[in-house]
Amino acid sequence: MLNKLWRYSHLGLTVSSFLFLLLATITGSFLAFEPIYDKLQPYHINEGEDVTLSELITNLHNQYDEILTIQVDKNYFIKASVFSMDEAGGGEFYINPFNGNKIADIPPKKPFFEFLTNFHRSLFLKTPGRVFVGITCFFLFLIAITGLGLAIKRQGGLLKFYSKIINDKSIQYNHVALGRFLLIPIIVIALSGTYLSMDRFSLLPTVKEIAHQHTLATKDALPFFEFPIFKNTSLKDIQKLEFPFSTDEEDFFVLNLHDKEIKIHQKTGEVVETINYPITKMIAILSFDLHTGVGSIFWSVVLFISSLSILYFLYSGSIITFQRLRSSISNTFKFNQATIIILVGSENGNTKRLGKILQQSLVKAGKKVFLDTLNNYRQYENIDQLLIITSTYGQGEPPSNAGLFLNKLQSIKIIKPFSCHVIGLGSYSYPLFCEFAKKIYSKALLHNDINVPSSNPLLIHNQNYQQFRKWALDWASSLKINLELPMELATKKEKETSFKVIAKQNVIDPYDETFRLTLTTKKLKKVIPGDLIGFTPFDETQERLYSVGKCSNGDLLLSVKRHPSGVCSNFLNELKIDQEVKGKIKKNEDFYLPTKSPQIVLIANGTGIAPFLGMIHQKSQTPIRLYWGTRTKKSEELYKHQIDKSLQKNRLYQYHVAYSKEDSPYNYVQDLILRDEKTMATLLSSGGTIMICGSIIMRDSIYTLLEKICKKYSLQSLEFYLGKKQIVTDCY
Ligand SMILES: Cc1cc2nc3c(=O)[nH]c(=O)nc-3n(C[C@H](O)[C@H](O)[C@H](O)COP(=O)(O)O)c2cc1C
Repeated sequence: MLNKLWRYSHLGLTVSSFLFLLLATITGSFLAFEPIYDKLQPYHINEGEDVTLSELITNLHNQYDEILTIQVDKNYFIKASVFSMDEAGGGEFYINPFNGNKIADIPPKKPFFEFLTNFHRSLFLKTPGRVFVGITCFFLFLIAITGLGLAIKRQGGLLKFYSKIINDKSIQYNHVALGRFLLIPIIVIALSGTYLSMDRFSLLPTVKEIAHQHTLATKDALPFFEFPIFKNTSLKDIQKLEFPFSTDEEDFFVLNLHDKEIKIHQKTGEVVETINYPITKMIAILSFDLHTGVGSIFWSVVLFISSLSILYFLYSGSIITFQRLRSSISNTFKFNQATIIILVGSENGNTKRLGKILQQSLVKAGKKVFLDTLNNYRQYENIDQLLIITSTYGQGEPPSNAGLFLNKLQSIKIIKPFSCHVIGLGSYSYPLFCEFAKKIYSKALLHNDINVPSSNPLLIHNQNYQQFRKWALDWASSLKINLELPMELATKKEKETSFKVIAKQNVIDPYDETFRLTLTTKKLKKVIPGDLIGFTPFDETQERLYSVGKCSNGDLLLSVKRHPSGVCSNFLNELKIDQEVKGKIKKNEDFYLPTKSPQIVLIANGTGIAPFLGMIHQKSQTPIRLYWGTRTKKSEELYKHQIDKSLQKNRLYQYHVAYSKEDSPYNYVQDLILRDEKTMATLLSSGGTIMICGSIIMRDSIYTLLEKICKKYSLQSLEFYLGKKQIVTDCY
């Protein structure tokens, strides 16, 4: 509930201030350059050197007849207003404090920055504009705070705020990953801007300046450059010094330091009065410095990056909102009319979208369907079928609209028994794959009034629509529902690349058939071992992805297991030499050979060896050990030549193979890993990398093994190495 409130506030505030925020941010990002431009002017005091007020006054006094004011700005540029009988000598200009010489005239404010400043402050709408900008700034503060709250929730708590985020290439990832670093400066910008607006409209409580009246111990008159206070005050401590107007003793020197104003007797140099600035004024000065970046190139750059990031957040936030709206729920039937209830658990809308597609198709097929979120589970009077589609977040936790479901399932009395199907959406990148769907499934199993088919739960990786579609069609036909689902989800069209077959080698043993396909393309350089190529056979909609390796001459290499009824493996198997085939190259940066790892272990079973065959040809100084589980010595022959060559050339440091269908001491690649557990432990503790490619079953049992090895050798947890990308996988 709180999460929802937080999210809607974040969204509502952004929508209501969108236009002003956009304009103020664009102008603000340009304005961040003004302090940098100013700071780069050559009028400053040399770093590390400083001058006392008395030395400066002496220098000026030697050159000019009268001094009116001295000012030190945020860049430590010294301005003096002086008078001289000599006509060319007087005026207001920048001076060199070491000799009192004029350095340059004070340039007028650049018209470009002047224009931007006015636009930024009031959007040229005068006072109403200033009010709008002030409110927008306050909204930005609230948006940043609610955003921070949502990011903390997404990360699983404040302590985990800066822990690793798995890059699922989604726009949400960018939104959160960037937000973690830039929300703090954005909050500073927003708070300081709000404070300045409040100050401008006198909305701050008026705190009186505290004045100290000093009793004078009338001393002898001194030349003013001999005053002790001028001798003891350096230029870096002051903002301004005003000289007395007249020789009247009631006219004082007025010295503005950073935190107080001091009045000084013009004859004796005694302090007549000290006025401490009120806290509100001190905060206003700090807010101005923080909001404008004046005096600091570093802070100006931070302001510039933060302003640009606000533009990006507006963009990414709009896309996220659009994705969520696209999947907002509406129903034709009421919950107590429907026979089919679809409940979804979805954080970012992908799961909801599948629920919606299914709902619409079922309504078209004449069914009474009700779609809702898992949190709204209740008693359904006419229910026959309950379809639960849910994603998983964090450490196997429910998405935000599903957290109440398990308790409700236990506590709400079922008035009509029903069948329940559980579909989980998740990602293999997370150790607890589809965990929440699994939890629901096991809780539903315990219920007497719920019939859960044994085929459950269906677990889907990376929102694979085809898998979902196939399940839905099978389920519908088992209930004699004539369901029609779209062949594909509307997505961006990816570019196809043409590949030419240049060699093909098959190995048929009594157990299965695998083949090695060598391809070439004009875009060879674009493909890096570990990337994927997606092929869609003619008359098919389902794309099948293959990990690519490379031969020593740079040609592409696919290793494919032919399934007797596999559409894509047979399609590829039927390709002839010189035939062209279209495919889509998919970048898979997370599965590239690491460049900075001290040691690398490659673990594969079956056709999972393909990307590794490319990697062992890549130039790398790191010792690479390859562990492979295959069926027979015959199937090994397909790649043996290439592996032997890499061993000879020292590209490959070690090669270990296990045969599952031969009389061999090691039948599975897992046996080899167990044998070499010490190597694995040393590799992990020294920052090395383990790459796994092949079947999910093999990957999971390697995970279990590695978990045991980590415990036995007192290393960090498996999650730790997964999080640090010391263990990376590409499994199917
Ligand atoms: C922060 C975050 C945490 C995730 N945690 C898991 C997880 O623990 N297990 C899992 O299988 N998938 C996990 N996923 C993947 C999502 O469940 C998956 O992308 C799902 O399709 C998202 O569906 P939705 O858009 O409907 O929320 C996570 C995704 C994100 C962004």
